[in-house]
Amino acid sequence: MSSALSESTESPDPVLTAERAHLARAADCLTEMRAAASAVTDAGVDAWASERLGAARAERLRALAADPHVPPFFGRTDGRVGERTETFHIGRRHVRDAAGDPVVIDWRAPMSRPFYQASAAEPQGLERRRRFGFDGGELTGYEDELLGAGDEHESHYLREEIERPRSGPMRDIVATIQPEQDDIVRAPLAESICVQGAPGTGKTAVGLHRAAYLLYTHGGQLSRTGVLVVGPNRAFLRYIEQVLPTLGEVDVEQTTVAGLTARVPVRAVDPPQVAVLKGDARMAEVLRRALWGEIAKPVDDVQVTLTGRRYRVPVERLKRYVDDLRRRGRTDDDQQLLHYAAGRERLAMLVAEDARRQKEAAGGSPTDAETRKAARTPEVRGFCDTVWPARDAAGLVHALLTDAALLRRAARGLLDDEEQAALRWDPAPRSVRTAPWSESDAVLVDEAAGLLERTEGYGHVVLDEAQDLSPMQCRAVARRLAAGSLTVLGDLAQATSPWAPSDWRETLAGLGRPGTVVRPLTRGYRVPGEVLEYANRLLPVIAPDLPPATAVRSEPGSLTVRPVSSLAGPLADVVAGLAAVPGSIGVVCADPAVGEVVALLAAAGLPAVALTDDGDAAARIAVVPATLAKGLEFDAVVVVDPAAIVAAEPRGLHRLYVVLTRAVSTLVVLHRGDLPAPLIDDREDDGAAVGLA
Ligand SMILES: Nc1ncnc2c1ncn2[C@@H]1O[C@H](COP(=O)(O)OP(=O)(O)OP(=O)(O)O)[C@@H](O)[C@H]1O
Repeated sequence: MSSALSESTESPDPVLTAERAHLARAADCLTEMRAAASAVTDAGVDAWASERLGAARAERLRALAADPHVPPFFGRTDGRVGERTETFHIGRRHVRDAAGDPVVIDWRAPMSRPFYQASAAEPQGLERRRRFGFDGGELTGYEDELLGAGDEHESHYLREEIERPRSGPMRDIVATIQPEQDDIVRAPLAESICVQGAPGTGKTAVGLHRAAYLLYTHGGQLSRTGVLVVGPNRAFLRYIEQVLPTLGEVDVEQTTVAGLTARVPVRAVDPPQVAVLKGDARMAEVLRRALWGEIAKPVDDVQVTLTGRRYRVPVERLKRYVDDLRRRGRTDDDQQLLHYAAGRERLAMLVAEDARRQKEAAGGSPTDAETRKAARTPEVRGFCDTVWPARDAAGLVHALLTDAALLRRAARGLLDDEEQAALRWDPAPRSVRTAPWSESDAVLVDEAAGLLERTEGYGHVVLDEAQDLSPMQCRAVARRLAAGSLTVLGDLAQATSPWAPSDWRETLAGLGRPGTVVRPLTRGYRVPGEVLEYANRLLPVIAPDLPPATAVRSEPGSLTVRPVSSLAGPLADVVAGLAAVPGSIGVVCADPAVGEVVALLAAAGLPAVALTDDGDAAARIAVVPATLAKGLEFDAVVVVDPAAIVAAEPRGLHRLYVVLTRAVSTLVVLHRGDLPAPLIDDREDDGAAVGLA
């Protein structure tokens, strides 16, 4: 290996000098590209560009491209092509010179792939892989692997990148994507993938980079259909929301399942067993029956007025029309599938067309417009209102949860009496507007909306923390997929919801992609080995079938487990000590303890702020309710009273596993009572702080 990890002051390294010159050239070319783009803008194309991109987004793209702290490249490959060596500098976006020749290659381009994948065993044509180190925007060092000569080693920059203190939202990993991650990032668009990944293996990062890769590679197709990223809560979205924009992708919708299904105002929380029931896939069939099962049999002929004359459509034919349409509401063939609202329109047209045929048989020739007008006459509308009544999604769910007879008809053979009773609102709300809608109800309303009308689908959906989704939530995501593909990310060991699956098949079937291959990720980048080993003690109890993660880093001293008799002094001391060095700090406790912990820190003069799910960014010292910790990470984590976290909910040990795996550099566990059984260590002495190395 040859490298200059930091520059010596005496003799400037000629490699560094040359690379800095290339950096300066790339920066100049970028400036020219921007100037050319704004010249085009000045020439009046801006209206078009702004209309296409949205003025704010176009502005944001320009600002990002101009960020001096984002160097134009981070790596380089030298490969042999015949007699000559071909060199590519790899960066976040393509940079070309005035003649149009490439100066930097986009990391997503096929030519960049060997940078991520080549090894000494399979150099993929590379003689050398070079990685660069930066301080701010300045190039300060590099390291080389001479792959052709068998030299391959773990990058020093990987560790440096992981350990760089966090001060805000999640960063991209584009300079250090690892081969097993790159395989997933660059999988073909048509391929749906499920990643079962242990904590900190980079699932979220991989999912976001995959979205960016797909948008680059299939821009035309995906710009029409769009890419959707779904995360567990708004605090998480706030944490990840800058990653795609820094990769130049400002056009990806990022939301939660609650955001996708926000058709009614959520103001109530269901007891767990009711939430489980409402999230059960049987509810889809109950809703379908409640809607389609209430279509009535025609009992009389209908008189249709067409161009001033009246035609009688006999009841037998009306029955056939209704039956045919109902069948099309059941079909598995997506092309043939008829939604309820469209069925209603279609029925009116079938009746009007019957009259038209009668008129044609009598020698008339009514136009399409006249036929459509006949379908809107009061007689035909009245017939449809009786037989195929107009419905709205919230109204349907409201009816189902308040009308015992309707529920009984729809749930026959599916839900027993007890389950039906558990579903019903008691007392029954007077109107849709005042109903105590819960998150699970909102998902039911969304399902009903999907029965009424076709839901707009995306070309690709990245679904994070998918292990927590109920079958009905899975269906809500599946509806948004249409013909698109899916990247499912999750960890069964971190499943905390009451419907948590024990394997991925259930979730993947619910998502409409039962054949999806599950790919494991087990190399943990976030959590130091000492901390991961400690958390992994929970695995035999919470997920005995999953292989434990292995950490890529070891950091002796990163774990401290400390029994305390009272929290106040030790907590303030620990947090003050951690706050003395740069980096983010998360103090995680059981949800009900957040107030106490904030108050204790405030009393010690430490500016801690409780993290909430309103989407606000975490403060430097964030007090994190255990239920919001998922997906987040902090340089240092203090876990307060793990036993209380476990006791707070049925899957409390899974929650504790999430909480114990949030730290990048330091984990301190403070416990007033006993530790949960799997964590009790023979080496721990009463009253003493113990670092478990
Ligand atoms: N190849 C990489 N290079 C640099 N950092 C990486 C790499 N892979 C992952 N990381 C870092 O490791 C941390 C964990 O990544 P991420 O949050 O994507 O993991 P995860 O599998 O989603 O974790 P969890 O399931 O615990 O929430 C992040 O800080 C991420 O930037």
